Amino acid sequence: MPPRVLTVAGSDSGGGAGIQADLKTMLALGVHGMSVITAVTAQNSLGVQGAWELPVQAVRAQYRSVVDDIGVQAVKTGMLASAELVETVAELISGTDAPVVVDPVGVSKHGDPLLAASALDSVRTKLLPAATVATPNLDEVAQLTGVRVESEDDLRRAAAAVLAYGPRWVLIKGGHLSGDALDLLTDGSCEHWLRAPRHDNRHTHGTGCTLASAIASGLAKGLTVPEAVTGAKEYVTGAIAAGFALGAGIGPVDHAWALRATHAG
Ligand SMILES: Nc1ncnc2c1ncn2[C@@H]1O[C@H](COP(=O)(O)OP(=O)(O)O)[C@@H](O)[C@H]1O
Ligand SMILES: Cc1ncc(COP(=O)(O)O)c(N)n1
Repeated sequence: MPPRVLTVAGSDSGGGAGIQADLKTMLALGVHGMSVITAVTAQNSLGVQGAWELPVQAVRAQYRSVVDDIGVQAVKTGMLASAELVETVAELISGTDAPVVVDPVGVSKHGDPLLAASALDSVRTKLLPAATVATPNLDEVAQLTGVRVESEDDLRRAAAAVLAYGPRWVLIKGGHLSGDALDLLTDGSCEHWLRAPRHDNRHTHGTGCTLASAIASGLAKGLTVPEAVTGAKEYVTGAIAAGFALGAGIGPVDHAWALRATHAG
């Protein structure tokens, strides 16, 4: 019986990010993936052409269907679109014993908004306190805390500012800096620096979703937070290295990179 992992996120019609990235990551990492869809986007390698939120009742019903019968060993949240959906999801996940990875998705790689500005306060005060691990990128850190990260030293200040909202751990993703792809994981008492070579690859659509889902998959398998994040960083780094040019813009990472290596062998 594989561990069960639930993603609560938006659909990306292009298949590179959102629910689609989450379920592919979960399959590649050997867990049973399940989904609560919060919004549907019309999206491709060039940008987000449209987005439609689901009604709150539809989100609640999907969540209850999964949790009441099948059960979850970890939850991951992604695009939540509005204050109403952020508050609903925060309430739902506050009632679970399973670890929760919160990826506070704000804008897409193309700069298209995936969260209403009016929802930021609910993310700070309702969603982040319910997180076992929060995984903001540098734009989301700036939006949520006002801290602008321009150097590796700033990552510590950013982490402290996010931890003040109450997640147990924070992983600040330095993917948008130059130089090595350096992330900082901390719970306020210990620090883990995760460094990987930067791949000169524009096909990075879905990196954040993939990383957060890989962390949730590791937690569902019973790994500690530092172990799950270390494994997830290795998985996303391999997926970025194997990213491919789909469409005319930013292509997806390759979720199946490790499976391809196994099959080729
Ligand atoms: N070009 C790259 N080469 C290697 N790792 C990268 C690259 N871009 C991002 N990463 C890593 O991918 C993960 C996701 O980070 P990021 O792209 O900043 O998230 P998001 O998709 O939320 O913007 C992080 O571990 C980051 O360090
Ligand atoms: C539905 C959905 N969820 C999340 C992202 C963020 O992914 P990225 O930062 O790689 O664009 C996205 N583009 N679409």
